Amino acid sequence: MTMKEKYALTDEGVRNVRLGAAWTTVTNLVVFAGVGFVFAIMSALVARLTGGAVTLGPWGRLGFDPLDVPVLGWMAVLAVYLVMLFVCERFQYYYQYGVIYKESGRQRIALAERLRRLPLSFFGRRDLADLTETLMTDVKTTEHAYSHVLPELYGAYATMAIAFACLLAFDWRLAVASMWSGPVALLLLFGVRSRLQPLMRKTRMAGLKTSELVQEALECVREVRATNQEERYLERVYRSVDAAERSAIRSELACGVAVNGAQVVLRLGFATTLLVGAALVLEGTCDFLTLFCFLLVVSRIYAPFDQALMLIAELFSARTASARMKSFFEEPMAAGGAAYAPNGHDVAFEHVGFAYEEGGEQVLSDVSFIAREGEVTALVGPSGSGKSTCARLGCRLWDASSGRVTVGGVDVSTVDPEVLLGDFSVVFQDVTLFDDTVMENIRLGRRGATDEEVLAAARAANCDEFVSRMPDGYATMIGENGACISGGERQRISIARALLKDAPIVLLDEATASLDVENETRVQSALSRLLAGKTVIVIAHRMRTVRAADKIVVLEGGRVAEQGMPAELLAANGLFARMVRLQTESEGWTI
Ligand SMILES: Nc1ncnc2c1ncn2[C@@H]1O[C@H](COP(=O)(O)OP(=O)(O)OP(=O)(O)O)[C@@H](O)[C@H]1O
Repeated sequence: MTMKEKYALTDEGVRNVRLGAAWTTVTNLVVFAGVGFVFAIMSALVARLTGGAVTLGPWGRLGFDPLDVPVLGWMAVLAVYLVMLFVCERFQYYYQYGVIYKESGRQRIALAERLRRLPLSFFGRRDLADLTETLMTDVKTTEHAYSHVLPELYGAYATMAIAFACLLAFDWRLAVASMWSGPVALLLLFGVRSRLQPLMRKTRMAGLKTSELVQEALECVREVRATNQEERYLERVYRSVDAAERSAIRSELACGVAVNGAQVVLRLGFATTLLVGAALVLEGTCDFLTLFCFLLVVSRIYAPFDQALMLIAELFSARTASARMKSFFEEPMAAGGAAYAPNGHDVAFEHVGFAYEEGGEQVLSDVSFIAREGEVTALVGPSGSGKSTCARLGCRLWDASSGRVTVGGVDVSTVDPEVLLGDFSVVFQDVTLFDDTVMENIRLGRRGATDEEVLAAARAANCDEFVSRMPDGYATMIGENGACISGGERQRISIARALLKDAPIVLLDEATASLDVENETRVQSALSRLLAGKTVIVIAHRMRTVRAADKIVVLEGGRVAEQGMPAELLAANGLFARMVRLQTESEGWTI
């Protein structure tokens, strides 16, 4: 697998990790060069103090006595060395830490862009907490791995290889005695990886489950309190936290044992250098200063590797995170081209079948009807009969499993969902509001609309009445998902958005359900302005709302039970007539 695939990096990210590793290697080598200076002075000193009994070691072979260099000369060398070290560390820092935030920024944007284009079926399968964790925690985990682990690790590999080659030139026996432990420590760690990764994945999933539970508790706090379920809910959260803690301890212990084991093996290299070196010195085949040089280098060379070993465990867990991120990119996107030239805006369902999950329960079967331009088509039927599902397929929030949905004769599955949605104004049952001002929440209907246009739409949707009671009018922040706004007010904001968009096809899902009678009348008049001349599909339970429709499609169990004009259906005395009768009776009820 390439680095790009393994760590879900972009091309630029791979380039930066490589540069980071290169500068880490150069910095490590410059640091070793410092050890070389110490060795040079020390060896010359020992040679002088022992009256030449101990030779100059490798320097001697080069015929160079470092103590012959004047102090000022050494000071100059030191100054140049410090400048070199500074420059190397600056580049290492830049490529290791500086550019990485751009990479994780790019990743977050790529993920968000992907999410935007994924079909809604994907969101049905993935939990919200799970998606948030990937966008936030997984990106952060990989960000840390890219900055702190990858360049360090690859830099350590390269440094060890270069150092080994240099040491081989000095004395191959001591080189082998000192460097064997690096690859063995690595092999050990990678050998246990297949055991560590499942533990890490389990810990990740346990943590995720806890976040899901906490998020659910926060989202459902009203229901939990209303049903007196706090203790039961907390009990579940505690159990989940305990399980996550146990899993984390197990995984940390396993990692700790593996990493410390590898570090101990790495340090054995120092002992073998000393033992082999002592034997060679006593045997007379190696001089003392060469051994001293090896011991100095070995004491330094393990430092970056030691650090890398500690971080490898993090790399293993980053692989889990990058695999989760990669899974986003492997999801098939909602296909479709930008070319879209419908002939009018009739919305036609042709033998449409649909299930929310592949192989799952069939929610719609052989549904065929046409919602004509300039007419109001009402979808009615018992709860769960598939009315909202039809509306979702109409604007391609989901794709039909069989049959096809067309707009103006164009199969919607061939059109880019964003382009298609440009032709739809949608007012859903559950209105989503953003933590922004009322004005901006309405402007969502049409980006770029002027304040005057927004205000006109708001007035037409009867928003003025409640907005004028707000402290800053249309500039009032409405809190997360409009926490301080009532159901009816939310719907009016949603209708204002639809009015502002003024698209040729309008989908109204229970649009006036949360309104009192007075407001409903006002909103209905606003709606009639919105609906004039458009293709309108209304979903409503209340027969009063649909009495004025041009056509009624009655769904039952995901099939079209009957369709036609209201008067025809009443005369046919079928399901629609029964629903009308039942509602008329219930309207007469008193408590
Ligand atoms: N996102 C979803 N994932 C899986 N099943 C779903 C989903 N949304 C709806 N369903 C199922 O599809 C069926 C039809 O639901 P739909 O919301 O279309 O019915 P409806 O007629 O609009 O109901 P209501 O009048 O109660 O809103 C139901 O059995 C419902 O449980």
